[in-house]
Amino acid sequence: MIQRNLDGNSIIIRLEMKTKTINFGEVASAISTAGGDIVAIDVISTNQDVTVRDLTVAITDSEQNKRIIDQVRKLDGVTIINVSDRTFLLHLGGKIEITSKTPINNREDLSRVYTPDVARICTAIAEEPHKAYSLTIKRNTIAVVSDGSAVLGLGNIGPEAAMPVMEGKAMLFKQFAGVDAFPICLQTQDTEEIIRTIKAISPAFGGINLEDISSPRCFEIEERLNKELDIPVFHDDQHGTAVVLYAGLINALKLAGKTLENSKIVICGIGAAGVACSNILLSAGAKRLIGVDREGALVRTAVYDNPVWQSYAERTNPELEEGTLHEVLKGADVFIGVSKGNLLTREHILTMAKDPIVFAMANPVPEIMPSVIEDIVAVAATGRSDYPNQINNVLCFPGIFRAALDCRASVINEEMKLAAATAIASSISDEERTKHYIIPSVFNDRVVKRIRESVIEAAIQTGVARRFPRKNNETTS
Ligand SMILES: NC(=O)C1=CN([C@@H]2O[C@H](COP(=O)(O)OP(=O)(O)OC[C@H]3O[C@@H](n4cnc5c(N)ncnc54)[C@H](O)[C@@H]3O)[C@@H](O)[C@H]2O)C=CC1
Ligand SMILES: CC(=O)C(=O)O
Ligand SMILES: [Mg+2]
Repeated sequence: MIQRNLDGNSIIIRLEMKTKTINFGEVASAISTAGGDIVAIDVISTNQDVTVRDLTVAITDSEQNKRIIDQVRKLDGVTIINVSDRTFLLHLGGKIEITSKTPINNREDLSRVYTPDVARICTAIAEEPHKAYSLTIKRNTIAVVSDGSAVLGLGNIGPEAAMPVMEGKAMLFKQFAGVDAFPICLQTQDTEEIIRTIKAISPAFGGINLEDISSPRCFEIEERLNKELDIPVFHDDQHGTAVVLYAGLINALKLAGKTLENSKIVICGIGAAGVACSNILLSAGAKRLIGVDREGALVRTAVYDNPVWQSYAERTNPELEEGTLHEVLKGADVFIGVSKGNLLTREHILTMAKDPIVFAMANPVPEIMPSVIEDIVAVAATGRSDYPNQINNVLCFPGIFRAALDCRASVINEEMKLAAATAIASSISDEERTKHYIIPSVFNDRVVKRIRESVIEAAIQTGVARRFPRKNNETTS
């Protein structure tokens, strides 16, 4: 039997019943006794001896699921073949596919899309390489590249296991911004090999979105690729996260009546996301910022093997606070978690300053659940889709790449990131802003448009745009 990790509120049990030993009523009764509610029955196959059925059973939690399976397993003449849930079913065969823009119905079509006519297109591009933008998928296509080394908060789970996240990112690019994205997971975690591989595949793409590559390798990979390629390379976990975090914090501070300059901000997890979130806040004016990792607060009097941490410590923690996360959190106005789930309790949050802001952004399990602290904070946010105030890079990466592709930006620079953050924050008006609404929903279709306009403007102002799109997406060049 394949037993999978179950979530969602219904499961599908595929079972084989020996028809001479047991009847379906006994199975239904066992499920009902265990608290399950059968909402659909499908007969998959049947013969004189056995029947295979799929039973869809509504459940309330994973404990109940276990009880149901245990009850069914006890029945004589029943074998459970598989238990699945809606999430697993949705992933069967992957989540995306390639479709053609034009059908091939006859020999003439065939000659055009393929040989011999396609050769004229190839020759045109060979003579003028920039035509790859107009005559291939390059202008609307990016690669989402991971090495599987820091997948969500799951850690180094490898390239195959990273694929569902990268497919998901590709879906989000398409749905929210019309960008075609290829998930590419590499069988190497060697910095030089990753750089070489991405450079080698780059001709097909108008941009590279690096995803879930662990720190500190991610910093060098992104920096080198941005120098060596003429298309934008953007590490989403760094900059996508930082942009959305800053946008959310602008609104949360307003609500709590605090300022960035005066707030004591503790960031936990000084990896890819933590370093970039810190950088954007420092450049926006934060002064009292303290970074904390596994060993406690980063402080400039210490010596770190990781050069990124050394430089980080030089620029932060002006009062040289030392100690564990729980120690430095005392009196803090803002907590930003981009580390690991379940690091904090309600008691820890009670030691923070009055009206604290808690952004617990580790995925899939946040540093603390908002439900535990709802009544004692000014604002709580997570990276999850199932709570209000989702601070997640999904609000940024579709729109920022839409803009970068449309204006054919050579890079995504700091000005473009700040423009994206301001566009997101200003999507919520003063009247609309509440404790549960500091950041727009990803389903708010004005957000991508606002990001696109602001980011294109910033790209033009900073001289990195190589094309000048009109507002309605047409171009003048
Ligand atoms: N909400 C969002 O949009 C995003 C959330 N994240 C989440 O943030 C977390 C970190 O992601 P990355 O920065 O990409 O990974 P990373 O691997 O680059 O950095 C994680 C850092 O957290 C530190 N850490 C781990 N356990 C810790 C502990 N108990 N106490 C203090 N520090 C600890 C690690 O030492 C490391 O420096 C993940 O859970 C990820 O899902 C990351 C990107 C976006
Ligand atoms: C959201 C995201 O990119 C992450 O958790 O890694
Ligand atoms: Mg990520």
